[in-house]
Amino acid sequence: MSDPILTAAEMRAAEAAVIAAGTSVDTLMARAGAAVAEAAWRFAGGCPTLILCGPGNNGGDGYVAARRLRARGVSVHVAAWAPPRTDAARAARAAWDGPVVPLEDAPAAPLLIDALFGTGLTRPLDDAIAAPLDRLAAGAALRLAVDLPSGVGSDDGAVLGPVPRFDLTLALGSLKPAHLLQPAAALMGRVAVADIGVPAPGATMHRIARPLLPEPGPADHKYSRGMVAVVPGAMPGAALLAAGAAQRAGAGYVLLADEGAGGADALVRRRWSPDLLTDARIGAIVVGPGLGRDDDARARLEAALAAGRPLVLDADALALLRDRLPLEAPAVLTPHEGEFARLFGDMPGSKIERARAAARRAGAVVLLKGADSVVAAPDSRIGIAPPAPGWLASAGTGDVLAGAIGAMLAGGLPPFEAACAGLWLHGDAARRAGPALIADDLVTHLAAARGACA
Ligand SMILES: NC(=O)C1=CN([C@@H]2O[C@H](COP(=O)(O)OP(=O)(O)OC[C@H]3O[C@@H](n4cnc5c(N)ncnc54)[C@H](O)[C@@H]3O)[C@@H](O)[C@H]2O)[C@@H](O)CC1
Ligand SMILES: [K+]
Repeated sequence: MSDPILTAAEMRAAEAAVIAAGTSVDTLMARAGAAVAEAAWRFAGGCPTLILCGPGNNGGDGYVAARRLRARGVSVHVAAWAPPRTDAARAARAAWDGPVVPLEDAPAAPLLIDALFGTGLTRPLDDAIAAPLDRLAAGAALRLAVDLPSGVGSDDGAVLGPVPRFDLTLALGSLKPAHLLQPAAALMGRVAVADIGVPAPGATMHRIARPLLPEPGPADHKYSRGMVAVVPGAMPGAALLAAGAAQRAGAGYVLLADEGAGGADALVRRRWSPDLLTDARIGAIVVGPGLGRDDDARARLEAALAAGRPLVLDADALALLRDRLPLEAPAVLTPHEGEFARLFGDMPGSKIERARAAARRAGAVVLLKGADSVVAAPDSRIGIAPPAPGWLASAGTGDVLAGAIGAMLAGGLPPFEAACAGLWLHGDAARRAGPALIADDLVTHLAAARGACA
């Protein structure tokens, strides 16, 4: 885990703590505006710039940036939608001695900096704001958003009306959920975080970073590296993918509880019996990929639940789990949106809030998959994955994820950390596999992804 993610309210509280400790809002705004100017300078090389300023502190950052850029010799125009309404923004406006034109009169420039609204946005943009923003974005060669593109919901990643695409978004102080949640995240271009001296010590949400995983040492043997048991069912290919992924993600011993053919020679295959799962050396059981939903599938799931070992529950297992929550064994559930809705019903709130509520109800870690996968623990911790390649949207990639998480659990990580680590490995393997990947390629590339975690 590395970069904290704060809601708008948490950001305000972090800001208030810094202010209470003696730093003024004006100082924070000066740092934010300087960071915007520096990013614009590096990103656009001092080309003519138009800065759009809103009425709040986001606009205040824009006025500071205008002054800083002009001091570097950049041709800067400023357009405002409304006069500043906070003391700090008023002071920043007063310190800008160039002209300020109304938003609708602004001429386009090669670099557009959007400092209209940040975390204080409370409703969709009026057409009187959205239309000029759209026109000026279309007339620019490069677009930079201050903190957030104006018009996105900071806490839930919603896009409240038409919002142009940006090339760079400079998050101020900390990431906000919208920097990672869709559909907002797709509009932001590259996301960078500016340190403005507002720490977030108690953050419960983080962007998932490359995990640090131990290399096998001289005392290790196949069982100490982690034994994963994969429980197959009606569709053997899915279980094979999960088993292969567990192997390539670094498990020392992978048992596929089925006598059939296929898989690597190193995969141990045994005829299914519930007794297979009582082996005390098993560090994780993966059940669900290709399981089916008939009585036999249900019996296999029950055997897995009864084994008392850490579990990864995916796919068909999730369809059979409704009456079995909360779970007793440590577990990671990996639903996509459809499986999530079937298991937990129609929950209100953002993806983060839904995953959190589901984790509490399940008494287990819930990894809600998608282009913006969210991992939630029952104790409210949240991990959000960095954007993963869209090529992952193909058959079998979820089975690979389940297997990778199984390897992490068997390697000794607790469920939340295992889910985050498995998700990171999965995304990294996808980046390595490249365009038009298939799930089998992911399995192959997991080994290099795992190697990058030492
Ligand atoms: N949190 C921090 O530590 C810091 C925050 N700063 C900046 O301050 C921003 C937050 O400032 P504010 O809380 O003043 O909020 P904003 O500047 O995002 O906007 C709030 C203002 O916009 C109005 N408004 C909201 N939605 C609107 C809509 N759809 N149409 C028209 N008007 C609307 C509100 O009534 C209010 O006047 C951050 O995004 C960041 O850019 C920086 O200045 C410095 C440090
Ligand atoms: K903005």
